[in-house]
Amino acid sequence: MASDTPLYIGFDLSTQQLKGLVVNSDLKVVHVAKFDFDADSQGFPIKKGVLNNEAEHEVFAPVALWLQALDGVLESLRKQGLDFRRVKGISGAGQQHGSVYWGQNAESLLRNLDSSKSLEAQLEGAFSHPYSPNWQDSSTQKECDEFDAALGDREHLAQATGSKAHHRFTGPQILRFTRKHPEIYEKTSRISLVSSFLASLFLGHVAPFDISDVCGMNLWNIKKGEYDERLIQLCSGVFGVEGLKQKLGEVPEDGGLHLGSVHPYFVERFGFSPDCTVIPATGDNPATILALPLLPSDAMVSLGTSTTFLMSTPSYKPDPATHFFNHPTTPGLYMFMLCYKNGGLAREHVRDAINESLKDTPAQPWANFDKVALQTAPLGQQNASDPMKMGLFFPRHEIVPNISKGQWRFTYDANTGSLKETTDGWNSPQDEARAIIESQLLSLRLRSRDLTQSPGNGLPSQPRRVYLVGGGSKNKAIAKIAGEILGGVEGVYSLDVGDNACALGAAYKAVWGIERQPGQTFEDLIGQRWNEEEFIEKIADGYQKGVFEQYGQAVEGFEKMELQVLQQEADKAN
Ligand SMILES: Nc1ncnc2c1ncn2[C@@H]1O[C@H](COP(=O)(O)OP(=O)(O)O)[C@@H](O)[C@H]1O
Ligand SMILES: O=C(CO)[C@@H](O)[C@H](O)COP(=O)(O)O
Repeated sequence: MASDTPLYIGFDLSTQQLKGLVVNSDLKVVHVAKFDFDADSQGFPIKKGVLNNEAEHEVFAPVALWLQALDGVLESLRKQGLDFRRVKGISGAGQQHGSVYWGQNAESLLRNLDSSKSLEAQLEGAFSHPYSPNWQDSSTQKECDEFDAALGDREHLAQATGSKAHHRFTGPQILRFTRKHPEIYEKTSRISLVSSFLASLFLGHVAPFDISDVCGMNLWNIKKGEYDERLIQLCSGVFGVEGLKQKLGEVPEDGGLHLGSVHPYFVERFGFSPDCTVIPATGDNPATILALPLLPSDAMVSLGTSTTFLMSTPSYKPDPATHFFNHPTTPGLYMFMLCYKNGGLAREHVRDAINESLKDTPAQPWANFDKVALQTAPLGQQNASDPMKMGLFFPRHEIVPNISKGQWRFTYDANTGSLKETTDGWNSPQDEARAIIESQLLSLRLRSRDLTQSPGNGLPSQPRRVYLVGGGSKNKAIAKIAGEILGGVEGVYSLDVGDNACALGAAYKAVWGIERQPGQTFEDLIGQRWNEEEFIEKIADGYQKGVFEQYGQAVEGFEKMELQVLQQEADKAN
């Protein structure tokens, strides 16, 4: 390809790293750079990208860390030889729900960025608060109760905003912020989401929220397409409603909007072209569904720090147990999501326990975990008459269901429906490798079963395809078990970009934002350029008769197990 053809960058500012991925107009990846927060940052006492205040169940990240990471990723792309002059568009994705609090001097510091200095060196003082509450935070139960009550109950809140109140959602987080830091809230000029924070850096002024990511705040009325006045009123606490509205700003509807050109800082320091355009950055999950032309019958499972289950759908059927967001590019479509806090880190706990029990530190840390998971029979059943083994493994307070941290192991007899909390018959930690994968996937099957349909030929309801993305998508043992539990009549697939699907989706959003014809949808543009043979790979079988039905019985036991644990927790609290 000629060396002056356009390029597009997508950034992914997630929990544990920042990535920058460059594609050309044919959607081919030409550069990838990564800054791992724990491994590559200097001066931040973080672990897995965050800091914890256990006493108040707070989890938060230093905003300056992300500035250092952006400096690092841009430098790394420069070292790889990226010709920044060719970059015509930039978009991005941010871990969802996190909020950034800008100080009074933010606009002037952003406007006057000095290309002889790093971003970190000159923007550290742009924030009224140095930390961003993280999606793993669970400090806002009181505020969540108030949000649910504000519209009557959680059903009504879900109907209006796509979700019941959640600890991590930005509205409850801001309300708690007004109470814990009233003087800082007053001095805050604007509040960004992590996604709009990223866009703001490139624009050199505070960017608006994205139409999809704004749905992760419990403040946006999805059907009305505007902030819900009752929720804004609640969220502003003892401060004025107008003040909060100013801090939040307007929300443009078009996900491909041209927000403006990159700030001269990037032109002078890296050689970007002055006409390189910034397209709204969205949430990391909405960006992930843009990594391919996803059909409404397909499911994506993102195995990142969180585990998420994503579908693109024309139907808006909100429920307190799930999330609906505006689709990031296409009006009339929605993103359905389930999100689990105990994803990658919970699996790592079991992995480490197995390596420890074997007194082994393999070069590939997942080798023992994978081997043991695949050697274990589905649900630990040697014979069909054996009880099924199942458990819940929550090193952190879980989102679905809303249960405090802990570990529970059960056996379930599908013939009698009898469920017993017991460790009898469990060989720990070995049995837990398969059990933790099954536990996460059974929960997904339980909660997505009403959205899937029969693919015909008398087959049970299931997705057409299951796409695995995120760090865990390299794991073939997880892929095999995902196919057994979730089905997928055409199989389980991964993207050839491996764990970079989110950054890829953000880069495709930039391509669409710049190259679309008037009225052309994202699906149409990306669908025309998409090369299935080159971009995806089948990594496991999907639907397998017998085992899929066996897991169908297990879903019944799993639902009972969750209800029992929820009841036990409620009894303990009373
Ligand atoms: N081979 C593997 N098997 C299972 N999980 C893996 C493997 N490699 C990486 N992971 C998981 O991927 C997670 C990071 O995923 P990633 O999508 O990069 O994270 P995030 O976007 O949340 O920062 C880690 O927590 C790690 O547990
Ligand atoms: O809270 C959610 C979604 O609601 C999380 O999925 C965050 O968006 C963080 O994602 P990863 O860092 O795991 O990609």
